[in-house]
Amino acid sequence: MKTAILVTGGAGYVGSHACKALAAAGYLPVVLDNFSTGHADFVRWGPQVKGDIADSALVAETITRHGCAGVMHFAAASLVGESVSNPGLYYANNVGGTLGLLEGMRQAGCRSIVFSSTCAIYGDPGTGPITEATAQAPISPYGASKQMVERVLRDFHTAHGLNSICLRYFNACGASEDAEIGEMRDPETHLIPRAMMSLLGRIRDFAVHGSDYPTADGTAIRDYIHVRDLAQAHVLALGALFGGKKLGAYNLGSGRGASVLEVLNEIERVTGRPMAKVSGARRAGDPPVLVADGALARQELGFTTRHSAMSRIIESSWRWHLKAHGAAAAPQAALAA
Ligand SMILES: O=c1ccn([C@@H]2O[C@H](COP(=O)(O)OP(=O)(O)O[C@H]3O[C@H](CO)[C@H](O)[C@H](O)[C@H]3O)[C@@H](O)[C@H]2O)c(=O)[nH]1
Repeated sequence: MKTAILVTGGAGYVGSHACKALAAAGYLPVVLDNFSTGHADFVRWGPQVKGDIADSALVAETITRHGCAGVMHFAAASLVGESVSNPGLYYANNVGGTLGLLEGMRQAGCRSIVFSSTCAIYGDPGTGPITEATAQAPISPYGASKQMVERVLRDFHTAHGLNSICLRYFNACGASEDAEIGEMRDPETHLIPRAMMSLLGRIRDFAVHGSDYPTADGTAIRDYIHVRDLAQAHVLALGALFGGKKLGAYNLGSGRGASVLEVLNEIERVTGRPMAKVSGARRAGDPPVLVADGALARQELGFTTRHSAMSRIIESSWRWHLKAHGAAAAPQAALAA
């Protein structure tokens, strides 16, 4: 019989890719999702339960019914800008909701969790590669909420013997090779999907957020990691917990920075379509440079990126967007008129 794993937020972007990777590794992913932002048709590799992570009784019952040996926890509100305007939502969902989940795990006797954390816990740490020891100073309620959960997990380890690994993602992007699942949000705020939606005539207001950063071309630099690599890191982290690891926190990035203009140039090359690179104002809360030092995940989890070359990210993402939006697309030129 396959080992069942509870996947909160398994109907979302990273969560659904983790389910696909879990299934490929021989596990049975059991999705718990309230479908506030997730998609029912992204749940393809195991059963789904509709409900909230804050509902400890439901969590305990689901873990017990399916015999879940561990948890991957993705369910969260995850937009930096929205967290600044609506912090209560972020602390309630991300911190309060997680407390409900952990209580349910305790009731059911489940002791292993892989937590979806973020590089936003570091705030604006300067231009060098970010290690796990880099000082944490989140500048958004989103980052602060994730940092708080990391602290909660350490305290639950001390008090209750709960074992956890926190995975601090840099910029998740790309889609499954078969274009089965990919990025689909409403509203969409992320660079690559917005650029592609603009090419497909789905949005009219695409702009480069800031061209006056202290970088070589003036645009912000990020570390883009393919969602398939992220998903694989979760499977490795789960295996480490099952192998006896008790606590850990790892940066997950490609270790390479790309500026907004470099990403847009690659999109033009892959799609063969010119982008209108309109310059806009900086977006509040965006630091100039965020690039991971991935050495610790490599040493301790055996994690290396295999799909995170920018060309592969853009190719897979474009296939997904053509499938998701292409048929209904209006030519960009018509919209510009
Ligand atoms: O239409 C757009 C959208 C984005 N950008 C720029 O592109 C870069 C990447 O932006 P994304 O929105 O794609 O990603 P973020 O770096 O803002 O977000 C990522 O990093 C955050 C922490 O900083 C959180 O972890 C978040 O969940 C994660 O997606 C930024 O410089 C942004 O300003 C544009 O120029 N135009």
